[in-house]
Amino acid sequence: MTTLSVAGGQVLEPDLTVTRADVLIDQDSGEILEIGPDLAGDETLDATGGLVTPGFVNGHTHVAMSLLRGYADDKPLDAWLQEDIWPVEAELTAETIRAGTELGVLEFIKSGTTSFADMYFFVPTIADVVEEAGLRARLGHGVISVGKDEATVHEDAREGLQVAKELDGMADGRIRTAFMPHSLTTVDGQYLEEYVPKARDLGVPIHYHANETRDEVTPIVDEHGVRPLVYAAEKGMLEAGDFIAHGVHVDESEIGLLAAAETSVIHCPASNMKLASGMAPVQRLRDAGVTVGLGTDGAASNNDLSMLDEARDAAMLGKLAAEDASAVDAEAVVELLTSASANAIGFETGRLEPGAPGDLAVIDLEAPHLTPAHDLVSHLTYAAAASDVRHTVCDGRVLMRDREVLTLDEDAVLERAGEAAEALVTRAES
Ligand SMILES: CSC[C@H]1O[C@@H](n2cnc3c(O)ncnc32)[C@H](O)[C@@H]1O
Ligand SMILES: [Zn+2]
Repeated sequence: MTTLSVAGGQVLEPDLTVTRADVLIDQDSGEILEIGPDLAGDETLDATGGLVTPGFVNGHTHVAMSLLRGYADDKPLDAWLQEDIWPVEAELTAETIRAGTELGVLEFIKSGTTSFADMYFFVPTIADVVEEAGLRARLGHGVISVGKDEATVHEDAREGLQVAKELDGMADGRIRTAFMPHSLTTVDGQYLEEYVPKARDLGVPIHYHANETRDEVTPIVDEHGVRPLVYAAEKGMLEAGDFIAHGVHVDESEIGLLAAAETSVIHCPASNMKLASGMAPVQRLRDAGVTVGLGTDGAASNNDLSMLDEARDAAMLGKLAAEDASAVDAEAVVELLTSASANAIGFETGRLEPGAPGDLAVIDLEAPHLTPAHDLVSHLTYAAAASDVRHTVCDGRVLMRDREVLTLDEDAVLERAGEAAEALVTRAES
């Protein structure tokens, strides 16, 4: 057995207390063996002066959209997708996706994110990059029917199933999959009825955008006479282990449905603010027993992939939505950032304890904006930044040591991403 000791730091325990301890990880199984004083390993990662936290879990993103960061800002969702994003995405190639995914996962590693859920295109390419970079991910092919003929939609949905079946368990089990229809308004009901049961046969969860904007709720109510999540339940898309992105415009009955079904919500506060989609009722969802995770959404609607930024946004927006300064407090946000997000996307990560996956980040506390250290949970939520992450470890493997990313060539990734983004936009605009 080869072991890694993350030594000398303060460890964030699952009950959110902080203890001075080392973390010993079995690098063969990737699991945490022990947390306690003076644990020597074959390899040591110096965490002195740092907070050892579970690796952050980004519950909803489109990682390759990193190439569209800053391409189209300051528009609402529908106009943004239809006028800017979808025309460019029509020009994506596997090579573009590789460059965008490398850029996105580089940002993840540098900001302490070790696992994520992703809905996009060219998923086998995304999976290859995730495997090489050493991260953990739940991946799915985004299925859309609007604007497509019937044969093309069937092809798209079959690709969704194929990806869910064939990539599940890749990268020594670090890659899991889901069936991912884009949303309740962009995939016609007939396709949901045909393909959701097939996804159930594969045993994978269903993930989709839901109740993101008011404009997404109204057509479902008008056309089907029920709230979107009632419609989702009718289509078999509201079951334990499923997770929706956004859940901004949910009423009390839908919150009850989510809780009863054990379907989780991934809150994406930055995207919701930037697209002016609305304020998700995070405190009410949590009070009702719904598991709420946290996600960045894509970099084109954020415009970064830092989960620490997202944490601060979640706290601020959660208070504003509830008109209550005690709502979505620091402890709640750290859960969203770690264990709750992991639970939502069906991973065992997000907690540091023996037997859990060895996924962690070390946050450097020796900085003016993190001084004094009255409360490290408060610091994680309100004050820490991506640039404070010193080391990142996933599955017991060191992905970043002293801010040097070991699994990707940072300069080459940046160069390829710049070139790919420029070529993509040129293709789309010519
Ligand atoms: C079919 S793959 C995923 C699809 O979703 C688009 N997208 C990015 N951000 C959002 C969002 O906030 N709501 C809905 N759809 C979004 C992305 O551009 C891809 O086309
Ligand atoms: Zn999204």
